[in-house]
Amino acid sequence: MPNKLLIIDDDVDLCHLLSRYLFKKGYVTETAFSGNKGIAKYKTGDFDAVIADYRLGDMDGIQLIRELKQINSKVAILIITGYSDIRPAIEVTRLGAFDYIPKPLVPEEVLEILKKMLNREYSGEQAALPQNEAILFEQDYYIGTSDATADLYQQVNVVAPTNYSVVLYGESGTGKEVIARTIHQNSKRSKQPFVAIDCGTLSRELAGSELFGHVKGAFTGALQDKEGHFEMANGGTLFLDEIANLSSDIQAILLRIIQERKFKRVGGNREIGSDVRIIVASNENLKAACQKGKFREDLYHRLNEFAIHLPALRDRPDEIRPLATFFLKKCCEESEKKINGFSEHVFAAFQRYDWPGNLRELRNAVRRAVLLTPPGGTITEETLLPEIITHTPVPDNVLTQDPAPMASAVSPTQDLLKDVAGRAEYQAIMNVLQRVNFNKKKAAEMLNIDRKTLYNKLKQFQGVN
Ligand SMILES: Nc1ncnc2c1ncn2[C@@H]1O[C@H](COP(=O)(O)OP(=O)(O)OP(=O)(O)O)[C@@H](O)[C@H]1O
Repeated sequence: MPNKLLIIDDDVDLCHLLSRYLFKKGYVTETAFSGNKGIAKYKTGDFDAVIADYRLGDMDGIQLIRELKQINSKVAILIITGYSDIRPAIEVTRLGAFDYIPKPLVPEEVLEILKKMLNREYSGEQAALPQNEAILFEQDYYIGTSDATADLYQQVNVVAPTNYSVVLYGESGTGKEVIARTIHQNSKRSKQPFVAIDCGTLSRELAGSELFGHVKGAFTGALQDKEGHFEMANGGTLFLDEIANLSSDIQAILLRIIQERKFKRVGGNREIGSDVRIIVASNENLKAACQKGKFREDLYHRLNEFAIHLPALRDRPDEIRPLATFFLKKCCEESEKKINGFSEHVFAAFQRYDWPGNLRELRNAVRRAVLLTPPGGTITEETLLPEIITHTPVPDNVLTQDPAPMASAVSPTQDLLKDVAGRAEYQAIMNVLQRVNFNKKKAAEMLNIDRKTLYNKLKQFQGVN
């Protein structure tokens, strides 16, 4: 049976183009041109996945994900974003979107991510790794050599063999789930399941049933008994991502389970024993959440037997290059394509950029660059998103600078204007280049400039940044 997809985009042309492309690739597609129409359609059809634009006329991607999750907590969603929406897009992966794809769209990229999403039988949470996948585990992730990483893995090695609960702190995409899996793999529980659930995507009504299961008839729609994540993880490790999002009643049940090592399914009377190691992650400080009354202090102390802070990618700049090379190798294997490596300009841009989406964003940037680079070629700046190329780091001294000399200096303002104009020009050139698949001759024709001018402008821009 072909997979059935719902494409939601208020850009009718793009919706049709994508629909036709995916239809040719063997999918059944339906389209909707607004968020509300998409939601209505989703209710009536049995869709395997949704591809939606982040900006819809009547709502944004965050609202769309929330509403689709209310209908089906396991909905598989891929979000398309404009480049200025990358930061909110990073947010949507935390809310439960499988991934985001930046515009301009590269159809092969959509197809590749879509296949991954469907192959994984995406279920709104990460299922336990199959046993044979566990053997590949070591090669699947990069273990760095910087001081920050050495320190991180030293902590992992210390805590993994124990039964301690662990709190992982770190920005989105820093690898909290990867570290949770690593702890599990290196514990006595490694042959038992690792079950991950993102508490940020659980609706208030369904959280209890998802975590603890329910019995038939417990509430409207509970048509049969259902196992919750605690039962699935029995004997193994349960990873609760974005723990601070759990409501106070669920926090109270969680505390009781940790204390008594047993629980009941929603609506059930039978007590079920629970032998689960709990690892949680949060990108807000749980102690501060306790002080704000958002998180139970007694639960915090139970969970906080060991805390690990994952550094942001921008704080370990010496690992950007080896990580990019690691992702390049992985992407080439996946797409069965040979690429020679990165140009030094690309590494320089990677080094300047601040990577708000951390490792996930770097992996996505490399994957896109691989798709846009011809086989046997070298990855150049033209394959990067403008945001990465144009990013100008804020100098450390800006905030501490004396305001008087700042105000009286003329050149910073002039430079800024020059930069804005330069960026707009560069953006226009990039858009055309992408449209013509980086054929510079055609791009120059479309821009009505000669080829030499185009080369000079690209070079000049590289110099400015
Ligand atoms: N050490 C690593 N080597 C290679 N890839 C990694 C590593 N750590 C993380 N990644 C990749 O980065 C992406 C984000 O990782 P992960 O989901 O663990 O981050 P996270 O901090 O849990 O993110 P979020 O807070 O958004 O849930 C994943 O695609 C993962 O495969």
